Amino acid sequence: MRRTARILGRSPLTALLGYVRPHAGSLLAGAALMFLGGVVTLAQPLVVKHLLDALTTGTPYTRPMFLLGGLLLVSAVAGVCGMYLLECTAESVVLTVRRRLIAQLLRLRVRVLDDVEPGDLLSRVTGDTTQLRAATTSNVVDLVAGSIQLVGAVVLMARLDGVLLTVVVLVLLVLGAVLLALVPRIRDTSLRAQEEVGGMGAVLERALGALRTVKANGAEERQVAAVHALAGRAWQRGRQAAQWTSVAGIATGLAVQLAFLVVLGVGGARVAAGQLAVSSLIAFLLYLFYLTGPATQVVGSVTGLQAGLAAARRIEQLGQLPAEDLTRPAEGRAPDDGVPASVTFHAVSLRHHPGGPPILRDVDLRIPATGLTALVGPSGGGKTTLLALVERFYDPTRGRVEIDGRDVRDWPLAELRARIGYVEQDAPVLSGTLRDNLLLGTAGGVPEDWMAAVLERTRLASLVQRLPHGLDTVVGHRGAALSGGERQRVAVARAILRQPGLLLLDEPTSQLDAVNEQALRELVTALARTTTVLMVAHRLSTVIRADRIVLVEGGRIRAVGTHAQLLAGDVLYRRLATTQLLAEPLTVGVVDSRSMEQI
Ligand SMILES: Nc1ncnc2c1ncn2[C@@H]1O[C@H](COP(=O)(O)OP(=O)(O)OP(=O)(O)O)[C@@H](O)[C@H]1O
Repeated sequence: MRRTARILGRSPLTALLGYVRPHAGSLLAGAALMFLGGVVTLAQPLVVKHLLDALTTGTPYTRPMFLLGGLLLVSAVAGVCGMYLLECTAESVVLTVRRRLIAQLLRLRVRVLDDVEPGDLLSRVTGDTTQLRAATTSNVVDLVAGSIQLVGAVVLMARLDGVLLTVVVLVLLVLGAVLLALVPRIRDTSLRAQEEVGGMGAVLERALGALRTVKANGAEERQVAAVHALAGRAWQRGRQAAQWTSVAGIATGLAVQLAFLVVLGVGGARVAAGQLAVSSLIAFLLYLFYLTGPATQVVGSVTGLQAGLAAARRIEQLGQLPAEDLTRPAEGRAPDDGVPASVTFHAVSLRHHPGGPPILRDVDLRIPATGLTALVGPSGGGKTTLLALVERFYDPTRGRVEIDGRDVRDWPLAELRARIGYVEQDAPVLSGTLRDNLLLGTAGGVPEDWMAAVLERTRLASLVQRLPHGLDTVVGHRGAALSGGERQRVAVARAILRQPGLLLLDEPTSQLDAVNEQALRELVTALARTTTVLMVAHRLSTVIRADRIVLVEGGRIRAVGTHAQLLAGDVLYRRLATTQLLAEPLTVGVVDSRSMEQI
């Protein structure tokens, strides 16, 4: 993603402003309070000067004293309220951006997700959005308020003594030049640091996803080393960013100290020469002291904004990735829901990447409505890819796929997918309860008797009885409470509950024992009387009963026919059927029933 993604739309700065716009009201209110606090603080040295003059001349001093107390109170209250409003606004900005990104993530095209690391995408939603917190609120407000206070202090200092002011302005100009040189460095290192964190998240996510494989292979050390290396690189980048940020911070501190010393020296000389009153010098020094806050604020916000801009750049990159249009049809339920669908592949070819190997080549295939079609063939032949084209996870490079005579690209995507029940190879279970998982594809729920019938037919009823809270048992992160075979049956039940016109099953029996496999086979055979079923299959028992068998080899359709026809007419099919490639399920044993050749 780092290499491939381009910034197509807004610049990071425009993006930052865009994130803030919906929250402009509360941001302005917070800023106004902070500003009020700052202005009141600025007035304090003048009141102190009056107080000192009153004390030295013996005139009444209670008024300036109360005024000073009032100013302190107002600045404190305004500061606290302003800060609270800004923090709340910051959280709202982060929430809005996160929601937008999450919606975008789950709508991304499958092809995009083939090319980018999910861990990196996650770090953009979690880490990078957090960076926006300060950048879109306190940094902006600090920059504006700090600058106004700086200018205000300079104007008030000018009223006190022009010579001393010249000294201060010269020092501030040097500081500004230093900062101008540092800002691009801070921005670049911040971006790289955030990219490294994204890369680290990606590797870690992969390792955690395959934790059992990692452990079984004793590869913990190697994986830890790999993630450590990436964490080290992130640290290195972070350290570089911190280095430039601290240089900016130190430069600010030094500049203010320097100005303080010079003002003290020059001011002292001017007092001795009778050109300046002591109270004016003290007020001037107080302004200089108060200047430290705004100056640090401005520098801190400029450096903080760089991290925010880097985060905005990464967030915008994600926002630019192609997503699917999942607008639902107005009536919600397509009128032909449940009606069996026909599927046709017309001269379909597919390459995943330009110049890459062809995955499918000139596939012509017509699958009529209703009936069971089995896709068989050697591993890597393109069977799963054929199903993926029907679901429009990918579009063909050439040719077209039609459902009921209509190009799948012409269907509204949500309507197309509502017609289809799909069981993928890994049969994943999402977090939530078993009921949530079963009803994933049926937004309005299903009648209880239909649910009970499907549970019975997929042999899940006994599982539901065993679970402590029945259907409402939380099946946990990645369905850890369910076995592989149970997950597969949940996936099949989920697809059937939708009453689809077309059922796509990708090896739905690979993890089932003989009893469950037979039950599912009978269920599929029964469903195929009223639904079109397209099933990737490896077991002879399933294939034998199919209405038609499609033999896929090397991205082409090698032959189509019944078991008897293919057995008689195709040498590869005969070999598949007579060797272990199409094997009967094992009742006992830990080895997957697919043959070694296939694995
Ligand atoms: N996203 C992808 N990018 C590039 N190549 C891919 C991608 N997905 C699959 N392939 C390649 O496409 C070919 C066909 O894969 P596919 O999964 O369709 O085969 P299959 O016949 O279903 O195999 P199996 O029986 O092992 O599941 C394989 O060579 C695979 O490496």
